[in-house]
Amino acid sequence: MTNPSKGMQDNQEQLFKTLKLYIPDLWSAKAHSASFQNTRSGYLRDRISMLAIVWGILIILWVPFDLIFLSDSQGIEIAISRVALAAYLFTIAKYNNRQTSLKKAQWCMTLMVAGLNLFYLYSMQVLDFPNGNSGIEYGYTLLPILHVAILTILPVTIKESLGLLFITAVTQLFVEFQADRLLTPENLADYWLQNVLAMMVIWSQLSKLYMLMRLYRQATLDPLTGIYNRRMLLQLANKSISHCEIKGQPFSVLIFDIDKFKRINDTWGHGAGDKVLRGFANFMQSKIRKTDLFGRYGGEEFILFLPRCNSDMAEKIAERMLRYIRQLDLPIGYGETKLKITTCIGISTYSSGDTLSSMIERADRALYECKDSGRDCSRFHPVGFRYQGNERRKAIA
Ligand SMILES: Nc1nc2c(ncn2[C@@H]2O[C@H](COP(=O)(O)OP(=O)(O)OP(=O)(O)O)[C@@H](O)[C@H]2O)c(=O)[nH]1
Repeated sequence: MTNPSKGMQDNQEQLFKTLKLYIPDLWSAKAHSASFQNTRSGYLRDRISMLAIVWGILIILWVPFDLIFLSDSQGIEIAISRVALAAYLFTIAKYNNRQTSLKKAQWCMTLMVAGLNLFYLYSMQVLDFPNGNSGIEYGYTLLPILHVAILTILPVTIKESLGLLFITAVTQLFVEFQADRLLTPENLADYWLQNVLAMMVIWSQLSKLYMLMRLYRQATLDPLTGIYNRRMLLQLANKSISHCEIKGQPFSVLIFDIDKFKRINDTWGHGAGDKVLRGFANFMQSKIRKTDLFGRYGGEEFILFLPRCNSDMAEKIAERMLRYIRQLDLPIGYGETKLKITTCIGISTYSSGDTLSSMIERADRALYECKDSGRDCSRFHPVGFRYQGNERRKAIA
């Protein structure tokens, strides 16, 4: 029989964990990993460009109405500013398409919202800050509502969202003040509506961001340990190696394999084995630099990529890691029982003409030399070195 209160407690714990994981991510882009920032900036870029183009076209389509319904001089002035706004939005779309960084996408987004608000401000000035809530001018006073509504399309963080809404709110309050209708009952009703709309917009934006993050996590992280999965690890390593190659910096690879791991599974069960893998991954993450890349290569094998690290440094790091790992006590979920583990570490370092695949292959052979030498040690294999012991397999990178 399952215990319902235990089930509820598990659910609460799960919810608490999810909130703890996602709230910082939903609040600010600073909490995001560099690779997620990169993915989101691509996603944002596409939407900003599309929005700027669609809005640019829609804004021009309204020109005949300006000319028909407004007085001659007002109609012409607003029509010209519409064309200018459309040109500005098309320029943003073009510039934004060429950018890759998240910062630039955020700038384009801010410039777009600022442009829309400037247009609103200018239209109100041309219309002499209309005071009534009827007549053709009333349609123009609704622009901020439209500006808020179009933001639903963007998967932005709470901080970014509040920034964009702030620009719109300040512009609108300034206009209301100029029109001498800051606190009229009609306006208070409008503010109320806009706040409800703004909340729905933030909700929708956060749902998009949350979904994007979930899918990204599922596609790039190993579900058991929460560190990079093999695909993501190799993708990031490839980028990092090209970067080091261009800058003439060294690059090293360390493959870790937990010794006699099968015995842990056979003795304590797979659940305990999983806890050991999780504990090991957490521990390793606490020991590496921000620029290092660590992930699960498969089973009980993990890889640490070390940009800007030559063979001497890599060997020293491997020896230090071996020492740390020997001191580790990993809980396995059976009361106070904790297990000790040891690892083998195969090392290789980039040489001209190397590929990620060839480096991993050398590190993998070095790893198997460790296995043949009694385990709990590290080995470095330079280019051209051929280990004569048991050949096991070719690493496929
Ligand atoms: N619990 C658990 N076990 C896994 C997981 N992935 C792979 N394994 C197990 O890891 C074990 C690896 O066994 P081997 O390849 O023989 O390696 P080993 O026992 O560490 O032996 P050496 O590497 O030679 O020291 C197998 O029993 C796999 O079933 C996992 O996600 N969770």
